[in-house]
Amino acid sequence: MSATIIDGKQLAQKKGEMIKTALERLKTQGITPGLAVMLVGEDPASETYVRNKQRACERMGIHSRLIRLPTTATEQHLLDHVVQLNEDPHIDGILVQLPLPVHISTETVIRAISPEKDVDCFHPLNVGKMILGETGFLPCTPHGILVMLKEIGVTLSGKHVVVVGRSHIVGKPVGQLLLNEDATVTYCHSRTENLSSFTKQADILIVAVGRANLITEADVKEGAIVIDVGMNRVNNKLVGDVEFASVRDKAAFLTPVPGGVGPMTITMLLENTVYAATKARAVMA
Ligand SMILES: Nc1nc2c(c(=O)[nH]1)N[C@@H](CN(C=O)c1ccc(C(=O)N[C@@H](CCC(=O)O)C(=O)O)cc1)CN2
Repeated sequence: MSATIIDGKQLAQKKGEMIKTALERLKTQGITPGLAVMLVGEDPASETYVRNKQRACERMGIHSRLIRLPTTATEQHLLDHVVQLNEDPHIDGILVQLPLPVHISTETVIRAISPEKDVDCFHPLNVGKMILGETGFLPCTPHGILVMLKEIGVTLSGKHVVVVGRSHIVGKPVGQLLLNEDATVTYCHSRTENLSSFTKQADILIVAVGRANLITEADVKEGAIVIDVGMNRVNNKLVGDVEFASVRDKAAFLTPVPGGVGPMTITMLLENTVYAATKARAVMA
């Protein structure tokens, strides 16, 4: 078997067209959504992601504002900016690029963001609503994965999803989103014993741990759907957590790295920003 490769770039573009239509409708009502991105320090990967977010906003006609702070910025300095942005009527969405320097508490900063502007869906209130299946923001990367799975037409109800990784950004929330779709979800992580015995059971395997080529064809069931969220630099090349070449021959569907889940993350962020503006300004998108 040779897996069908799920093209995240193409799907992100398709979703982007739908977002553009919603934005054009908002524009006829005199509304330009605004996104504020806060970047602390000079982590090169974060710089790239933030730049890509800004470019995506520019392409779509979303107003974007970058707040750059030095690595030495204090937590209070960051919190002062968040308070200002919470009150700014031109800003509908606020995100703090992660990771933050170790002297700043990520939890404290995220809790300070107004839940109505929390376009990353990291605030505990929005995480709670997501778990309960209530209408609201959905976290960007997990939502992107859900959109990909729906795009390939897989029935999620009753499927065994195995999530490898339990991060707050991807692992935990993606399992919850799929549980809400009536999938049977198993979480594995760094302390899981005999990982392969779990991954081999997966109808849908989602890997988000940040260990290059952790999953090989020996860990995958024939015909499984494999979603690779890993992003690892090996010899200056970007590779996922899944050994692409071998798993390709066993899986039915596989996401590449780069060009898989990554591009969906930014598209779902734009969707959340449009949603925030629509709600805040009580209009129809
Ligand atoms: N506040 C947040 N911080 C972080 C998030 C997040 O969703 N919110 N996620 C990641 C980083 N991230 C977005 O911020 C992100 C990562 C990767 C991509 C992407 O498109 N990757 C490309 C490859 C890019 C490259 O060449 O380096 C791909 O996979 O094709 C987009 C967004 C952590 N922090």
